[in-house]
Parts: sequence; structure tokens; C-alpha cells
Amino acid sequence: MAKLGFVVSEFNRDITYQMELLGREHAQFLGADVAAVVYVPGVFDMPIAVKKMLCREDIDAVVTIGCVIQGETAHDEVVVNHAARKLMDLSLECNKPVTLGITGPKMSRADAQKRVDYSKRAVEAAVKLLQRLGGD
Ligand SMILES: Nc1c(NC[C@H](O)[C@H](O)[C@H](O)CO)[nH]c(=O)[nH]c1=O
Ligand SMILES: CC(=O)C(O)COP(=O)(O)O
Repeated sequence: MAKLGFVVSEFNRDITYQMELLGREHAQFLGADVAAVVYVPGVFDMPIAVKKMLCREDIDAVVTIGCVIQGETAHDEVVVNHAARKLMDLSLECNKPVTLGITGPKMSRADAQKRVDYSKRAVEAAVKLLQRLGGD
């Protein structure tokens, strides 16, 4: 059974709450275990939490869940672009899948609501990568 870790952003929690529930349901549907969940303040804060999870022997892959909504500046792009890049680097560094269940940037609250199922995609991608690539 795939053992997944979830790293979930508390920012825009009304949206990430729905994303987390959908992700948990989908993991159960696919026969994967959500072995650990860590909540972080926002998407930008995810990499350190993901890194710690990737170091755990009881975690095979990490699923990130977050939502970055556009404000008046390019802050949303800074948050998502840097986090996404670091998450990819960590995956390669630690040799375990890290999947992107983060919506945004350039997104309104309505756009975010339409995209809550990105968390399901991230769970599915993690399970598929583990099946196809195997463990260490
Ligand atoms: N604006 C959003 C943020 N911003 C907060 C940052 O992610 C971070 O927590 C802060 O800069 C402290 O390091 N985070 C989101 O997840 N979503 C947003 O829309
Ligand atoms: C990325 C955000 O949602 C955010 O709160 C930043 O907003 P702003 O660009 O107006 O500072």
C-alpha cells in the first residue's frame, strides 16, 4: 500500500479544506494510506515541511495541497513559482515523488473553487509514480 504524506496550506483554508477532503477520499479510493499530515501557514512555507516528510522512512511520496489567489501585486506568482520549483528539486534530491496539488497563480476565488479537484490529481499522480517507478 502506498504511504502518502500530505502537506496542506492553511492559507485560504475554506478552499484547502475541501481540497484536503477530496484528496483523502481519493487516496482511500485508490487504496493508498495517508500516513501523515502536516499543516503549514502558506504555500511558500511548504518546502521545509515537505523535506522533513521525505526524510521519513514511513512516507513513500508527498502530496502538496494549497491554493494561491491573486492579489494586487505579483506576490501570488512569487509564492507559487518558487514553491513549485523547490518542491521539484526536493523530489529529485530525495528520490521520492512530490506532487503538485497547488492551484494558482493568476486565479480568483471563483477560479480556485472550480479547481478544488487538483488535489485528487496530485494524489493520483503520486500513486501512479510509486507504481511505475517503485521505491528506492
Ligand atoms: N497569498 C497566499 C499565501 N501567502 C502566504 C505565503 O505562502 C507565506 O505563508 C508567507 O509569505 C509567510 O512565509 N499563501 C497561500 O498559500 N495562498 C495565498 O493565496
Ligand atoms: C498572493 C495573495 O493572495 C496575496 O494575498 C497577496 O496580495 P497582494 O498582491 O495584494 O499583496
